[in-house]
Amino acid sequence: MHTSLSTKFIEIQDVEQTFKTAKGLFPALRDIQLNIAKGEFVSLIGHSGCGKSTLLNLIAGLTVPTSGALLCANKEIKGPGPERAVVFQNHSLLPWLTCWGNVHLAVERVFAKRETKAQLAARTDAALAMVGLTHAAQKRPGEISGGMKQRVGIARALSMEPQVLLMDEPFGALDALTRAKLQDELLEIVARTQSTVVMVTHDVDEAVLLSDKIVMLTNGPAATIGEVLHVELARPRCRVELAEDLQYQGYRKAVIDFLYTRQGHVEKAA
Ligand SMILES: Nc1ncnc2c1ncn2[C@@H]1O[C@H](COP(=O)(O)OP(=O)(O)OP(=O)(O)O)[C@@H](O)[C@H]1O
Repeated sequence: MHTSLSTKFIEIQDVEQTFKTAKGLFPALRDIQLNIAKGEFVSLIGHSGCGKSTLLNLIAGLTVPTSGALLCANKEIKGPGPERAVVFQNHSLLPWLTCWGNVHLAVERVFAKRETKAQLAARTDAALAMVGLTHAAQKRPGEISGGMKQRVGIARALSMEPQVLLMDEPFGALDALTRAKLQDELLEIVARTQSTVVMVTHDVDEAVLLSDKIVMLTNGPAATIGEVLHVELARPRCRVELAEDLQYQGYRKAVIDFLYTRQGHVEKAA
């Protein structure tokens, strides 16, 4: 593990999460230790039900840990905040607002106190332009495709200028081609904005293509971090070139070995 200060933008220390259920206490996560550097792209991967979303929700501040601590920029994470924007799999847009309106709502929440109406509108326009959706600004979610909805979700998150972008299987519900296109767009956006990203995924290729670090979780209950893989492929990354790259294939194999050999079978991964 690295030791310099910059590697500790998000700190997860001795985190344990136990849920109260009708059948008693359920230990979801135990002994989670993880540092994430500013500007780092981290994927959380593991079999279905191991606790990936639980860990992401803890970083988002949507849940509090049973024990241990989470810090962002040296401050304890005590609840959700605009510096940690979340993109969910099902894009969670408000159906009665246009794409523009959905993004603008987030912009207002963060910047309304300090900026003029024109500045807020410019921010909204810029976020939609960043994901290539200027042409669909006045459409409602029901009038656009799944991939476009997911782009609006990403625009909404980015419009808040978050320090951290948290993504829970952001491309999970999309067809393979749309998914690839959005992954490439995300690579470009993250390179431009230097965002810190934590992304939950089931997809081995997605994890290797996008990440600096792949955090592999063991199977639950009481899941923990089994292994952290540092992906040192040069950026910008091109999926077509990487398909034949031996280093890429090595990373891919390491994740597959972890998931299928060391953590056994489970239906949903890769
Ligand atoms: N609020 C809750 N109450 C009780 N149990 C919960 C709660 N949230 C999650 N769990 C349990 O904790 C475990 C981890 O769930 P989580 O959703 O984090 O897994 P996951 O790795 O994200 O799964 P998937 O890949 O299928 O989305 C599961 O067994 C789940 O049933």
